[in-house]
Amino acid sequence: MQMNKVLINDTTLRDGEQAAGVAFSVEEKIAIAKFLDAIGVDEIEVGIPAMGKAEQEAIANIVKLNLSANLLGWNRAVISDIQASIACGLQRVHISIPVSAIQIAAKFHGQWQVVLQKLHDSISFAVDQGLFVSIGGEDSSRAEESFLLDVVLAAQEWGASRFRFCDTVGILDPFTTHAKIKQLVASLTIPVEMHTHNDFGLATANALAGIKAGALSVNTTVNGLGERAGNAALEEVVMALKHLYHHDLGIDTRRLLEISQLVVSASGHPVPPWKAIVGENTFAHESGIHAHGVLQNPQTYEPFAPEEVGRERRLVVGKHSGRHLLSSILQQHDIILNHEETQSVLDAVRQESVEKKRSLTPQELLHLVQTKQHFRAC
Ligand SMILES: CC(=O)SCCNC(=O)CCNC(=O)[C@H](O)C(C)(C)COP(=O)(O)OP(=O)(O)OC[C@H]1O[C@@H](n2cnc3c(N)ncnc32)[C@H](O)[C@@H]1OP(=O)(O)O
Ligand SMILES: O=C(O)CCC(=O)C(=O)O
Repeated sequence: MQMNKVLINDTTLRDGEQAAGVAFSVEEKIAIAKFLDAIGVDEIEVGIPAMGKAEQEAIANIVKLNLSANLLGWNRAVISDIQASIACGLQRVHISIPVSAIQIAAKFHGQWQVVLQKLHDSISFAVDQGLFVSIGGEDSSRAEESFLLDVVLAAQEWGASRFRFCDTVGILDPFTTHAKIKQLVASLTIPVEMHTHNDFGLATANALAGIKAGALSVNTTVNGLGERAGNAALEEVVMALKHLYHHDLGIDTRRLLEISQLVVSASGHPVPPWKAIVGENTFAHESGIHAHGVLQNPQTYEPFAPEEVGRERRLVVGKHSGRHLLSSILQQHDIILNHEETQSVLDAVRQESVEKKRSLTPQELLHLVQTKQHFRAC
């Protein structure tokens, strides 16, 4: 199936920063925006102008950079929020409104007419100001489907240019996502955007399911940073679209590791070694059978080449390693062992890895071989 061009609307600077304990400085926000733009991200949700002066200063400074990416400010359905976005120089606003019964009950005493009125007034105000208006259905995944459709059709009628479907608490699976988005896309003339959360580890899968069902843009965050368990990760969505759906978004993927590290440093939150695409272990091979395969042909245990995302392959010796890897590493140091010696070193590697609770550095391995040879000589 031919896929329409999908746009990335990255929200590291908005939902990413909403991760508990994360607070970017103005300089960090600017650096992240510049980097996202430099690697070819289409649109950046730069923040929430209603938050106050510092946020407005950061956003206004990003606007002044004249980046190629479109810039979007996040707003409640509140006119003063939109005025704050305008004051920052933004020409695109996102207006969010809760659409599920549970949210409307908690925030608007169940008065859905009030919700619709606020949405109407804020869209009309923004459209009158000549702004591009995206609207977001907060908690769309738990909304009653016919109510959700009524709200979005009304928003479309009032001048909204895009609808963001939010799986706010991450409760969808890819099959349900596909069904819901397919129906929505068929009922609307404006494009649908995916916003997925990772509470059950399905954010990227659900984003892809939405795209497959016809959504034309997707919210991502670098490293999947975001509220609670986070959002669909930029690096995962981009690489999955490229390799699983053969849909190249034109993003410079060789810099994905660099931007991941920038966000690690700005957020103060490291990614685990096994983090898809950018984690330290994504191209590290220790196990005997894997390393043997990789030494013959890296594609045996790698879905794509590490250089494609700015990483390098690592072969490390540890508890699970086998003879082929060990011999290959030692050969690089002009050490050739016979079968019996290799097995004896392997046994020692296993023991030392368990004691150290990690793989061994090349120096530790060489030291271990030297010690063994010394004992043999004695
Ligand atoms: C799912 C999401 O990620 S939504 C985005 C969440 N992000 C954030 O909350 C981060 C930024 N937020 C903020 O800085 C502040 O919450 C502000 C500036 C927006 C508002 O601050 P405060 O005035 O102190 O209000 P507070 O945050 O306690 O409560 C939220 C208010 O917004 C209202 N509200 C919530 N969502 C919406 C909405 N989409 N449209 C209109 N009003 C809304 C609530 O009903 C509540 O109104 P009330 O003060 O009249 O009772
Ligand atoms: O943009 C919106 O409408 C809400 C976005 C959001 O962060 C969410 O619903 O999780």
